[in-house]
Amino acid sequence: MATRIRPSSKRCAVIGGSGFLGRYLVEQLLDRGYSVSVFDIRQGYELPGVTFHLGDLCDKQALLAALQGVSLVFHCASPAPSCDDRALFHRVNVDGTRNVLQTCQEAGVQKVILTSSASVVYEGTDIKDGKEDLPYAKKPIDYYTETKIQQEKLVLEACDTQKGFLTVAIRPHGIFGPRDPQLVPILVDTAKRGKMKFIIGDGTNLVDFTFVENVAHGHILAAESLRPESPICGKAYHITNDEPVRFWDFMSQILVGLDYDPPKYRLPYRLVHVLAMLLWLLVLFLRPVLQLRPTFTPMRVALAGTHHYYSCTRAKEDLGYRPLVSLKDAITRTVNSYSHLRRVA
Ligand SMILES: NC(=O)C1=CN([C@@H]2O[C@H](COP(=O)(O)OP(=O)(O)OC[C@H]3O[C@@H](n4cnc5c(N)ncnc54)[C@H](OP(=O)(O)O)[C@@H]3O)[C@@H](O)[C@H]2O)C=CC1
Ligand SMILES: CC(C)CCC[C@@H](C)[C@H]1CC[C@H]2C3=C(CC[C@]12C)[C@@]1(C)CCC(=O)[C@@H](C)[C@@H]1CC3
Repeated sequence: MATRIRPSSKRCAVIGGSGFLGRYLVEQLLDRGYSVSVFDIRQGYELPGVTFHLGDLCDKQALLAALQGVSLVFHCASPAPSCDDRALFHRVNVDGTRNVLQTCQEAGVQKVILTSSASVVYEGTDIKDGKEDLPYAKKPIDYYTETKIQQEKLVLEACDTQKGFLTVAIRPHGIFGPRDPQLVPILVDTAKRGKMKFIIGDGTNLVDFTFVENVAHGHILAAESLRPESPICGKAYHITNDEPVRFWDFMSQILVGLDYDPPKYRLPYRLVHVLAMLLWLLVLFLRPVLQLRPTFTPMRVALAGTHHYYSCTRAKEDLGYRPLVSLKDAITRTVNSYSHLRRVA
């Protein structure tokens, strides 16, 4: 049997560390003097001081090898929300997370920080200044959210102060920033296809968009506050920019910053939502003969036309969290980093 290496408090692993958020976490951890291993299905980059272990988080042996000597684990791996593959979400986010927890316990890991999502309480209707004690969504908006709920429950229920196995969940919302493969590229692509002309609703719905460096910072504060006697054990924390913004103003600022026209024609929310539902029913009806994946879905309409912003008071009080980068600076830095996506005249 292999001998277990004694965990050191400054040795950590980032599962999903090749991804968008994961890489920012790795960079901030290195700056704070941690030694970092990344476990991921792919190697996204090279950085001095980072060891990569490639494998699937559902594979116990591969994960066990990567966790030797590690006392702290950040788990931020997930299939992309857009992939729409129920079986994959369940395998990775639910069964895979169960494997992460068991393997961490076997390897002697003491702390696990999960990247959950604020969407675990969102059902497609308004959430204003939502606190962490809102109930989990009974009707999650998609498979991604359904499995993020199960994942978060597994991780928080595994917290056991007697055994010295401590867990906490961070719930970010609308992560954005340089190197994001989703938000800005999807938005620009939608604008290029001429589909960003309409504002759904009256354009006043507020939403949280959170700069990726603030999200990484929140994770590290949680890790450093997590001790057997601390009140944060087994709890969830919203991490946002603490500056809810009008959804359509945020989208317009990014678009205008990259020389695209902002959406300007208003459509009534209820009408658009009903149309999206009808289209969705048609897609379901045709599914046996025709596989369609429309851009225009009830879930997207809800995201674009409802309030969904969250209180991060609990993170401020328990973790001492404050956003490091303001929304204004975050948008400027993000827009500047995507000069390659700028509209060509
Ligand atoms: N982006 C956002 O706005 C929000 C994200 N979150 C959560 O934050 C976390 C990080 O998101 P983000 O950085 O955007 O996502 P990314 O897709 O950029 O990063 C996730 C990483 O995990 C990897 N991965 C996927 N499946 C496995 C697996 N089975 N085993 C090992 N590695 C795997 C991915 O590889 P590959 O790319 O090849 O799939 C990728 O490198 C996720 O848990 C997400 O649910 C929460 C709220 C908002
Ligand atoms: C998936 C990512 C983490 C975040 C993607 C963010 C945005 C790019 C999307 C969020 C809501 C989306 C949306 C549309 C485009 C892409 C988003 C802005 C539409 C405007 C596309 C055209 C339609 O049919 C509308 C109903 C969509 C409304 C929501």
